[in-house]
Amino acid sequence: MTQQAPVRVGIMGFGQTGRQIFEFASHSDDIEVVAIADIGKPEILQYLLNSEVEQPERHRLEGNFLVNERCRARLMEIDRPAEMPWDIFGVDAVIDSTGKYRDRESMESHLGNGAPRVLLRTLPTDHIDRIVIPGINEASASVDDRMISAGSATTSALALLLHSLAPEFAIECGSMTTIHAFTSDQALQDYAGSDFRRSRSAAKNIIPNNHEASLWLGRILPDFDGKILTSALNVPVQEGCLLDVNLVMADSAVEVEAVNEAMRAAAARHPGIIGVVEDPIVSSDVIGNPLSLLFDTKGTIKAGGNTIKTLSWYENLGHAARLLDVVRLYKQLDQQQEAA
Ligand SMILES: NC(=O)c1ccc[n+]([C@@H]2O[C@H](COP(=O)([O-])OP(=O)(O)OC[C@H]3O[C@@H](n4cnc5c(N)ncnc54)[C@H](O)[C@@H]3O)[C@@H](O)[C@H]2O)c1
Repeated sequence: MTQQAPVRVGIMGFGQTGRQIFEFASHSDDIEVVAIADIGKPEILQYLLNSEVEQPERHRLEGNFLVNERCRARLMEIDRPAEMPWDIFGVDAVIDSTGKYRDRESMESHLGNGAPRVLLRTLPTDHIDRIVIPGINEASASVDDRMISAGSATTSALALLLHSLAPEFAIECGSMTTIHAFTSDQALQDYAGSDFRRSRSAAKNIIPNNHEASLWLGRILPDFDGKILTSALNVPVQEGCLLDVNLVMADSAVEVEAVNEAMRAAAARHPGIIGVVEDPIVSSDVIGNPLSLLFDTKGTIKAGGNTIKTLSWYENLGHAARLLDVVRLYKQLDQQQEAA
C-alpha cells in the first residue's frame, strides 16, 4: 500500500494550543506543520515550546524554521491573516489559534491567501460553514466546508455530556458552570480592561464570567437550543477545568447510578474522547489528559426527584487533540472525493 502524504497544516497563533498542536503533529505520521504565524519572535516561540515538551532537544531553530525529525515549519512574525502567504507553503488547512480572529472576514482572509480550509480553535463570532465536534456530528461534515470551528474545550465537553445523556433521559433544561483555569487574556494583577470583573487579578480571585456556549449549543445539538444556561468561574489554577452541570429531567424518578451507567456506556462508544473516572481525583490529576470529557461518577448527586448534578473534568490538551482529529476528518473527505 502506498504511504499517504501527511496533511500540511499551517498554524496562526503559537500559544498554548498552537504549541500543543505542534507537539501532537511532531509525534504523528500523518500531520506535518509547515508554517506558523505569530506576533512572537521565533526565538521566544521555540523557548516557550521547549519549556513545556518532554524532549526539548527535538525542536531546533534553524534560522526562521522550527525543525524536528517530523516537521520543518517556517516561523513568520505576522499579526493579520491577510498578511500570511499560506499559498507559498501549500497548506491543506490552517488552524487559527490566536483567539483573536473569529469572524468570517478574517477566515476569508486565510482562504484568500491560499488556505483551502480554516479551522478555528474556538467558537466563531458570526456564521461559518460548520461547527464540528468529534464524537457528536462528524457525519455532518461536508467536503465543501471551508470555514469550520471545532467549538471550544468547554463547549465540546458540555455538548458531549448532553449528547451522551439525551438518548437515555428526557432533559427539560439545565445550567452549566465551568470552573475554569485562568487564561492568558486575564491580567495577573488588577489591570483596567474592558470588563469590570476581568480587570481583577486572575492569580488571587474567583472571577465570574459569561460563557458563550449557550449561544452555539443549538447549532450543535438542536434539541437543546435555548434550554441550557452557561457561565464560567475563572479560578487561580493554571490548568485543569471542571464542568458542573445541573439538569432537570422530565422523569420524576431519575437514579444517580443510571446517569453514571449512561456515561460509562458513552465512554465505551467514544474511546479517546470521553472517559469515566471512579477515583476521587482533583484538577491537577487531569493535566496532560487528552480526552475531551472525563466524567466523574463520584460527582453525580440528585436533588428532589428529577434534578441531577454532574461533574466532569477536561483541559485544553484534549481540545488540541480534537482540532487535529477534525483536520484528519476533512482530509478523509477530500480523499473520498478524489477517489470517486
Ligand atoms: N486555554 C484555554 O483554556 C482557553 C479557553 C477558552 C478560550 N481560550 C482562548 O483561546 C485563544 C487561544 O488559546 P491559547 O490557550 O492557545 O491562547 P494563548 O494566549 O496561549 O495563545 C494565543 C497565541 O496567539 C498569538 N497571537 C495573538 N494575537 C495574534 C495576532 N494578531 N497575530 C498572530 N498571532 C497572535 C499570541 O502571541 C499567542 O502565541 C485565546 O484567546 C484564549 O483566551 C483559551
